[in-house]
Amino acid sequence: MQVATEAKTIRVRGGTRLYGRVAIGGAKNAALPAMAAALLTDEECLLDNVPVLEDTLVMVELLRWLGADVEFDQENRRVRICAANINRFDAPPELVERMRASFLVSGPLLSRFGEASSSPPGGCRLGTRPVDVDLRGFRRMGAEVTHTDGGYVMRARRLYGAELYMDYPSHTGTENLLMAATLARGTTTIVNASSEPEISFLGSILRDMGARITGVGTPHIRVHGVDRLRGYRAAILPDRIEAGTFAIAAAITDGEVILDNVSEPDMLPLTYKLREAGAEVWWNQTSMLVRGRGELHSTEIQALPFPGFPTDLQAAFAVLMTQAKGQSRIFERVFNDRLRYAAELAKLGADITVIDKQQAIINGPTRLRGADVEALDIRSGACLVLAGLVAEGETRIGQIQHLRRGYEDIVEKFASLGAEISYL
Ligand SMILES: CC(=O)N[C@H]1[C@@H](OP(=O)(O)OP(=O)(O)OC[C@H]2O[C@@H](n3ccc(=O)[nH]c3=O)[C@H](O)[C@@H]2O)O[C@H](CO)[C@@H](O)[C@@H]1O
Ligand SMILES: C=C(OP(=O)(O)O)C(=O)O
Repeated sequence: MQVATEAKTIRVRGGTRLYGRVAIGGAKNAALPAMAAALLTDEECLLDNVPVLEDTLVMVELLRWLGADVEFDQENRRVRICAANINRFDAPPELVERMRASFLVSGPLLSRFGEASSSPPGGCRLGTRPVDVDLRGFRRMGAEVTHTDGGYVMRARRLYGAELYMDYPSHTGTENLLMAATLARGTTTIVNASSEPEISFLGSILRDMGARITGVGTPHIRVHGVDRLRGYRAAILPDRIEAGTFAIAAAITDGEVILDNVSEPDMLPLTYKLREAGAEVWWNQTSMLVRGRGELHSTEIQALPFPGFPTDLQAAFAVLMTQAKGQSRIFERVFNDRLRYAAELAKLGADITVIDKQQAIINGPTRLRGADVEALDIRSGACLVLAGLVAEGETRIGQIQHLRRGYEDIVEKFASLGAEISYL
């Protein structure tokens, strides 16, 4: 199974105002934990609105490797998983190295079967990305965790409820510990938990499965372990990062775009900043209209855990800042090396200076000029596509396999809004 195109480069010719409607897909970062949660039960689980991406396909492969029966009906965006016959507990390094969320099978495997092993997970290169929050939590719940040459081996006859304090509200760490706690004996509290919308979504799925959970979506989660969980049926929530990417594109091209299937509360941090920068944002239930109004103003963003500004949109917003009048500032407070894309943006003529790897100053507006650049990870790839949309002439973005991990049909969707964009 593979995502449609094998192209390695995207070509964009800038200067077109985007106009029209685009349907936003299901969120990658909600689909992956939801799929991992199916390991907690021997009953069938059914997910709709699953985006067809490299990462969801890797998760399908990983679940199958472990012995799950998985069908991905890509045309209907539907995944069916039955983990009744799991026969191994080792996540293979060649899959684990391809995405961070692969580590999310550890919590469910450990909790249901008492055993899991994995190499350190891959994913975008954004700086230090340990899994110590997860490992410390498993240990506190009674697991023996050993470090081997290949990674981590986790074992427990049974997990026990515990008081867990997270030094940092890790997103996938919270998801792993939440899933592990559902089948533990006794009560687990997770303090300083991540409250990203994808965690609330996972919580609602786990509750449908029969888990006894309160407080998801807040920094204090409480889980009363149960002996057994049942199957679930759910539709993946809209991808706020894909939606944000198209919203920013509308604002920077002086366009007018309606995004369908979007969740307003999840978009609030971006909505505030778009309006502050001078774009118009209107809501009609689950549709969001974004209109550029000619001049954009300089702003400051601080990438922080939700409800702070999402780090996954930090690079995309930097493009808006190159088009805004005055000096803008970015503080990246989630990852310690997520501004590497600045060098690629500079190749297009952006006036961007990085200080201490976590701050950037951008002066604008700058007339960007097309050039050959490379995606370094998923979101820097999207940032370069956006830059290409406003750059004079042709921009060629290489290494687009990163984009395929997180954006379904990005070229087709931008083309449907009038952009001159194609695969090369
Ligand atoms: C698959 C998925 O959902 N990925 C998302 C997830 O990544 P991910 O779950 O990896 O992000 P985390 O919240 O874990 O990491 C954020 C910060 O926490 C630190 N940290 C993390 C774990 C740990 O054990 N110790 C520790 O110190 C990291 O070094 C990093 O600086 O959340 C990020 C922040 O919203 C998003 O950018 C990613 O798109
Ligand atoms: C950082 C991301 O993914 P991952 O955590 O898998 O690297 C992302 O989706 O932007």
